[in-house]
Amino acid sequence: MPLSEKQLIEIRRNLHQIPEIGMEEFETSTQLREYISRMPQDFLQVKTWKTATLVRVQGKNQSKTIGYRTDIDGLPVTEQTGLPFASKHAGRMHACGHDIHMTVALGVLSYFAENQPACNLLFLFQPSEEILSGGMQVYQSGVMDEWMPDEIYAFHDNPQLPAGTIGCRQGTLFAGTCEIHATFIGKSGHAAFPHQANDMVVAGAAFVNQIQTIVSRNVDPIQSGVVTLGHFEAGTTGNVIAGQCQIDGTIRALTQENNLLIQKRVRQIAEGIAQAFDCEVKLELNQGGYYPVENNDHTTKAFMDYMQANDQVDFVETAPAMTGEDFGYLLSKIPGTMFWVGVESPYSLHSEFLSPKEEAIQKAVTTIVGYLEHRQKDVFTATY
Ligand SMILES: CC(=O)N[C@@H](CCC[C@H](N)C(=O)O)C(=O)O
Repeated sequence: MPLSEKQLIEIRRNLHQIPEIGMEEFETSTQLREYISRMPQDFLQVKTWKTATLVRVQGKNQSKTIGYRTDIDGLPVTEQTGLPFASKHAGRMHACGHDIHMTVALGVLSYFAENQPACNLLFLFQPSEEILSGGMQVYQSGVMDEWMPDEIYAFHDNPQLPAGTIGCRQGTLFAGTCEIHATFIGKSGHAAFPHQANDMVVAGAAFVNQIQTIVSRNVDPIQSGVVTLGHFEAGTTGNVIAGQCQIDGTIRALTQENNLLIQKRVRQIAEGIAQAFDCEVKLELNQGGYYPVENNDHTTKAFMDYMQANDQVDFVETAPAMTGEDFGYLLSKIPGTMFWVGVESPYSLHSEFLSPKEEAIQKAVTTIVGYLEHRQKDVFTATY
């Protein structure tokens, strides 16, 4: 029997308690592999790469493969939901809902493990979506090569949509991102003798302020961009001048062109601050595989047509979002579609209070199984 709603909720709660950060999902991948091993194995083949797990369901006709990806990592966030099944891992939380993503993937897989699909299905349980571009790493490792899908799908949970509602759009769904890591190095000293030191709180603060001009002065106002500096650390106490300042952040833009423009300006401003404050700067800009998430026209039309025609599905066409996703890398290699599933919460993704509604799980499983059943018929003649 495919996993029941009760079993799915139990699985989700188990996974929710053991969040691990990117490329360290050892307990999570062990649990996932255990759940997969309990399914009927007649059509299943499993491969692993580091903490990634790939499951191929052999179709009746093996000439085409549809991919379905879930991410499996958590965040370095301390959970404050007060839930009885809250994280048991100190300082780690599934604050982006990847526990929901994994559970839905297991639910869909459990259906096809018993109902042989018309074409092959590849389920990718991918590590490290939040950092280090796990999807890109899996792709580049070659482990997918012999099972390469012809098209691929994935979803992200969305607290702003009602539980189970599907959201999607043609074109760009999510921004391309780029991590900023800047270290300003000056000279520490006594608070009373600033002229003998080189204060990196002041240099860092100037960098933060200058960065605000990029979106307001350099990006075409008809387009958009975000530069968020979420981490600023300098000094130890009030009467010691800080000799070093660490600033970390992220760039978001809906086109690669704007992402590169913002990266260029961040670099110029960092160098300018170093010159102005006579200090050293070490700057790292890491885009990795966080390309803009560009939905393929053909798979997205098929997906949206199905959702709009299905009375059982609540579907909304959504605007692009500034969230990032390394699924953007996979979509740059394989045609496919990313979509949202509503989980209805007053708290945002990455909030320590996020508590997705669990009724979204069964709804999402039913909708995705329905779409994959439908799509299998067309994939043999699909053009992209
Ligand atoms: C869905 C989601 O929240 N994804 C992350 C991806 C982060 C990419 C990278 N580490 C960065 O910070 O730029 C997001 O923050 O949007």
